[in-house]
Amino acid sequence: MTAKKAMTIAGSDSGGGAGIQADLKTFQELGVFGTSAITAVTAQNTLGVHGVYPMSADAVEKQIDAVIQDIGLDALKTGMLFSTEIIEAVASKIKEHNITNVIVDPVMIAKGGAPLLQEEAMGALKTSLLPLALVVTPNIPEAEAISGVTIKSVEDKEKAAKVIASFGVKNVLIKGGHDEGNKTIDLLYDGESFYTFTGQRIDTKDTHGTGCTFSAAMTAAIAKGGSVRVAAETAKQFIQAAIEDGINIGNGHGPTNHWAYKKRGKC
Ligand SMILES: Nc1ncnc2c1ncn2[C@@H]1O[C@H](COP(=O)(O)OP(=O)(O)OP(=O)(O)O)[C@@H](O)[C@H]1O
Ligand SMILES: Cc1ncc(COP(=O)(O)O)c(N)n1
Repeated sequence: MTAKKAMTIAGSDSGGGAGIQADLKTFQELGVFGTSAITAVTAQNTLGVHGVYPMSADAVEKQIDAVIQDIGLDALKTGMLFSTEIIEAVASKIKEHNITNVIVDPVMIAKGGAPLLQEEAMGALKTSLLPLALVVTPNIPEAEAISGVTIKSVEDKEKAAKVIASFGVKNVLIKGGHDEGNKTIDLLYDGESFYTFTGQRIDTKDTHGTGCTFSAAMTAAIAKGGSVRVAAETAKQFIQAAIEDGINIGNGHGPTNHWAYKKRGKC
């Protein structure tokens, strides 16, 4: 049989809830073969980040080349990229290999507050990576940091999405996990129209890695040939199931349940 392939370029989370680990589990659950390039090793559990050990830009480039030269890919996502050097290395590989299905999750700060992107790397994210992306999936604080727009309403999300699109990214999906109220409203802007994907907010502390899981689910759906809108719908259902069927691991912000979606017979 043949398989669709997705690659994640992200940090390792030893606790298994976010980063590379969340991405690969999500790819697997959605029936896509997953490969990876690790940008940093984090010593991390549900209570927080205890250490960050970045890889060299050269090591990241070699991992990307090794995968592409032999295995190939149908879609690629980025997560924690940590530094300007790593962002520039990833951007130059995307260009060199002419990759168009690029999903950028602009990971900045871990749930517990640890920085996963150096402050000075924000410029490279905006000017080198966003113009190469098919989709960018910021949460509300990330969308505020990229756009400079304070977000308190759906209208604010629309305004921020337009500013983010002006950096050259084709689709902007602002996630609503940080919304106030009992709904989570994810907003997609494709350069012309706005689409919303609304979920019931689940009252739980176990939301570690929701953003990674969401963008990985979008990446898998795009690798399988889905449109960005179909991918957003799939990702919303995947994360809703994963949070709803929580698995209660660890003493802090626990991971979500990556196998809940398949267990519900969704794929
Ligand atoms: N408590 C919740 N109940 C239902 N859906 C949620 C909840 N929290 C987040 N989501 C959904 O999960 C997805 C990820 O959104 P979120 O804004 O949490 O990303 P994030 O902050 O980048 O996540 P993380 O930093 O934990 O990886 C979105 O579809 C969002 O609507
Ligand atoms: C390696 C890595 N990548 C991403 C996140 C973001 O996830 P969260 O905001 O849930 O901490 C993380 N904690 N660790």
